[in-house]
Amino acid sequence: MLYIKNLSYHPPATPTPILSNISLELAPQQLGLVVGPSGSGKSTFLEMVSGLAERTSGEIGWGSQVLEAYELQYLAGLVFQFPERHFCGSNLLEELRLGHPELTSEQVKRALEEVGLDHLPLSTSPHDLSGGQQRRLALAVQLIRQPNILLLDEPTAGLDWSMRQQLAKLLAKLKQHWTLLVVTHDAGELLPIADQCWQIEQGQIRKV
Ligand SMILES: Nc1ncnc2c1ncn2[C@@H]1O[C@H](COP(=O)(O)OP(=O)(O)OP(=O)(O)O)[C@@H](O)[C@H]1O
Repeated sequence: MLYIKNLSYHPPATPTPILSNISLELAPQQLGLVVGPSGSGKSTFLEMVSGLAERTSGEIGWGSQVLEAYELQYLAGLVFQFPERHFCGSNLLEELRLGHPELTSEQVKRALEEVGLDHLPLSTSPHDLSGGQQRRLALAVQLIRQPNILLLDEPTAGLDWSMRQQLAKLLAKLKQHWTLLVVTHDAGELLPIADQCWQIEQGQIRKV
């Protein structure tokens, strides 16, 4: 169970907090959806939960354990908005093994299977994939690290209708094994697969 209690983020440079007293709980194998307009604090929120940035106050925990930012980096796998812009491997095998040269071909194959890309040769360049396939690859890059929770920033942004549908279907499948926390400005296809939904506005969250 992921729990977040009174999480706030107030960098010294800003007159008001970016995130204020955010609290939520998300059970394993659930998909939590946080919906909010541009600038409401969604990406900042995921940066806190993924341990990429230090919170000002509050608790983030898994089970009964409160976790510090460096521990959250092991707990969570963050898929950035437009993750395809960050690909740097020259082929699928390289992309999936970046930073993890110990991963076996079997593990690589399993990760690709999970996201429905196992039919592609490992020598395929990530840049030759379709938009939807690139999003799937970005998910596999995180899943291969076996995180406890998968964090997704605007997973359907920039995809056409059919690719958004396919991605939502994939996330619904992944939810059978993983816990997912998704932030988006456009709930669209994601709403029907969400177990819990929150609205975020000006750094404050409320359950809907
Ligand atoms: N370290 C920081 N210092 C100052 N301002 C910050 C900092 N981090 C975030 N902000 C500001 O906080 C606000 C929320 O940003 P954030 O990127 O989290 O919003 P968002 O909901 O993800 O928006 P978008 O959907 O457009 O990406 C923005 O106005 C941003 O400039």
